[in-house]
Amino acid sequence: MASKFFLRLKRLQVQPWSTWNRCLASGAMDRQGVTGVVLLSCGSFNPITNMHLRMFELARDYLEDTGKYRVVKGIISPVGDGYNKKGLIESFHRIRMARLATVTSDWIEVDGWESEQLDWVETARVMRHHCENLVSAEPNADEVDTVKVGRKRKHKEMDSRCEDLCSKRHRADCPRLMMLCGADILESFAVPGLWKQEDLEEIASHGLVCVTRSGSDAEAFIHSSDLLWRHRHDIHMVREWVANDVSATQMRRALRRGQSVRYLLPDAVVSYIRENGLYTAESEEKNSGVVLAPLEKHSENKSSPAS
Ligand SMILES: Nc1ncnc2c1ncn2[C@@H]1O[C@H](COP(=O)(O)OP(=O)(O)OP(=O)(O)O)[C@@H](O)[C@H]1O
Ligand SMILES: NC(=O)c1ccc[n+]([C@@H]2O[C@H](COP(=O)(O)O)[C@@H](O)[C@H]2O)c1
Ligand SMILES: [Zn+2]
Repeated sequence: MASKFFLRLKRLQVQPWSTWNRCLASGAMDRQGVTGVVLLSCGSFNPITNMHLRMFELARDYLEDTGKYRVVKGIISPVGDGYNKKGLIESFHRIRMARLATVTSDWIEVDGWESEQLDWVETARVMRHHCENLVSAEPNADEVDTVKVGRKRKHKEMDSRCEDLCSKRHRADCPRLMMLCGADILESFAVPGLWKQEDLEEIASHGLVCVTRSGSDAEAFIHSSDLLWRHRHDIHMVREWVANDVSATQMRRALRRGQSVRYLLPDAVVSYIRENGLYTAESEEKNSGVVLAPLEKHSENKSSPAS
């Protein structure tokens, strides 16, 4: 039974004693009203910047300071090449840079599942995948009663919404998965054809942690959106007091102009970019004129954006 548990941890590349101890602790602390949380951030990470890493630290400090949450893990999920965003270099390189950037973190990891899929995957589906991983990696999974096993099997069989399973039934003994993003992503919810209404409902019901970003007014946006307003208690706004407007777009611009990006990206990432000759005028033209995958995929879907 114990070996099965460790095999499962190994498959998930989870560190048993660092991460799961925190997770188990959060389970124990649940009786005191503390919920374990796993933060998932989806994006291009083209390339990963110090601000992406800061976003995780800010979110953990914020959530834990409430006294209600214990953040047990952070997951970076770089988008697949099929996203078709202009200037998006191969996920092989983006994943390797993200792994180099997180070597020094004992709680943030990089997950390649999303980028390994043949086509671009909706963020709600990525959340569902990680939610399933969390449920099946429960430390006491072998000891659950048959009702729970039945529920789990049902969940495995259905390719449908999982907010019930993850945010209600399992909250006591399974960490809660929350999406971590910058305010610009929240605002993108209103772009026609970009997000499906039901996906936004699903993401918001998991819980969202949103870090402020200059140029975006997330609070005003939540106020203006009926959908987000309904979920306002599950949306955590994290104020970044040390303003840091680093963006990957600015990094790519500086790199193709031969300017230094040192201290804005982790040193190991700067070296990797230099060694592999990444981010050139040519790579920035990649996918030029190609429609972004979600717009393409949802073009015939008439569902309205967050309103
Ligand atoms: N400076 C920042 N402040 C707050 N959030 C950020 C910041 N930079 C990136 N993020 C967030 O990190 C996640 C991944 O973002 P992404 O990979 O698109 O980086 P980016 O810097 O916005 O890149 P690009 O300029 O290519 O769009 C998103 O949720 C984004 O909002
Ligand atoms: N409908 C959707 O699920 C949807 C739409 C647009 C972007 N996204 C995701 O948001 C992230 C945005 O990243 P960028 O800001 O780098 O474009 C990506 O991970 C992308 O897959 C999801
Ligand atoms: Zn972005």
